[in-house]
Amino acid sequence: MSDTCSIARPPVTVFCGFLGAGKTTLLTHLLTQAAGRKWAVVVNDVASLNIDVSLVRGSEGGDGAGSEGRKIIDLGNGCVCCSSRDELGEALAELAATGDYEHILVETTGVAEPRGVAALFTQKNPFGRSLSDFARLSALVSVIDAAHFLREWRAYQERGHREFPAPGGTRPVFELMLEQAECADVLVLNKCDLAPETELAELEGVLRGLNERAEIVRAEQGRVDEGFLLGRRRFDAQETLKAATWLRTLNRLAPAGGAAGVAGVVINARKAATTNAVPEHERKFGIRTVIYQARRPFVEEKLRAFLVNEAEGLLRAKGFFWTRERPDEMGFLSVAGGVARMDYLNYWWAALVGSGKVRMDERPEAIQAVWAEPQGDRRQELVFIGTGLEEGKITAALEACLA
Ligand SMILES: Nc1nc2c(ncn2[C@@H]2O[C@H](COP(=O)(O)OP(=O)(O)OP(=O)(O)O)[C@@H](O)[C@H]2O)c(=O)[nH]1
Repeated sequence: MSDTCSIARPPVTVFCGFLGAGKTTLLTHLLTQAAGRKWAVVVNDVASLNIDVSLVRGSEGGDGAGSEGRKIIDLGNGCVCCSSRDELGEALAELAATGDYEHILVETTGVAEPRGVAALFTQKNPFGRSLSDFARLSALVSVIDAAHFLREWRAYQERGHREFPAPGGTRPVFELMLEQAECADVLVLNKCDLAPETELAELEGVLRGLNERAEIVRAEQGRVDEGFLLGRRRFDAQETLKAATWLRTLNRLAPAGGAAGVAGVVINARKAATTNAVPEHERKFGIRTVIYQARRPFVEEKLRAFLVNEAEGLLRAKGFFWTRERPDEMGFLSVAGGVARMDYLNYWWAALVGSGKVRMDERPEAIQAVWAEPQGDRRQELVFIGTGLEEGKITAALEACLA
């Protein structure tokens, strides 16, 4: 790739959103407002037949190459946040190098994770380069199919119990939909014509509960004003990537649990992580955040049974856990509506110290801050977000799961 230092870095707005949410419709609508503007559009599709490109080009009324100073690039087969990342890099570098474009719009595949796309801009590759050498990420926009989102959320409520997908299977659709809402600067609530006002208001409350920072805009047929969407930079590596309520909540937890050092439940207080003001989404729609912290291991089967049958109204749960059965491994919990996943992806530092693999003085500061003898960093730290969650009930049920 050429030397990029002298090249102006054009802003890039990235459109994510689940399959069929209306990304292409939104993009084609934006292009109708592009008279006299110098935009380039990069379209990425998982299917080998790139239908979206033809649709976007169709909206241009030509072959899309250079009409009114605009250019449309087809990234072809593969997803930008995984297999096609280099192609996106090359496309952006090439577009930036021309100096011709004032804004670049990227439509990702429906299965792209916004966090993964943002990482292309924020993290350097082994050669010390990132997409931000060529362009500036202006905003992550997630397009949400209002009706589909509500259907997915209700499907589990009607089923009345939660499921665990088979290990190694495909990722639950709803989990991806939640992640696309959690890591975004703007949420476009599309297909509002298909849902009544009461449901739209409920959905806005749910989305606020997941991501308080994002701006929410309603749309039909992707009709959003280009000035609103593209007019200012919203992406902030710190703020956007940490916008998810569960992550903000975990990050805000003081290392008080570490200081206590006693067996059993240390604290269960949303007051520890939030201000006294009750957020609007909680007041209006009953979306609540409950934190659970403890310094004793769970019995895995009990935790699993809790997740299957209890915590009615639970929309999202994330965090890490410690079990009696696998005491050395750090467990990660992810609940998205009716699907729960419990994975062990890492070791506790206490286990590594105990086995002599690392020394006490090698523990990072963050781990030292939560360290408490005799458990070390082993602990429960879980965030639950949902409608009508009763903190006392959740706490009592989880305490009953402890060994
Ligand atoms: N009723 C209704 N249909 C819409 C709306 N927006 C888009 N659609 C339709 O929804 C379907 C999917 O829209 P697309 O814009 O292709 O969605 P996408 O997110 O680009 O889809 P993928 O590329 O498959 O991920 C199309 O048939 C659109 O015409 C809307 O606001 N209301």
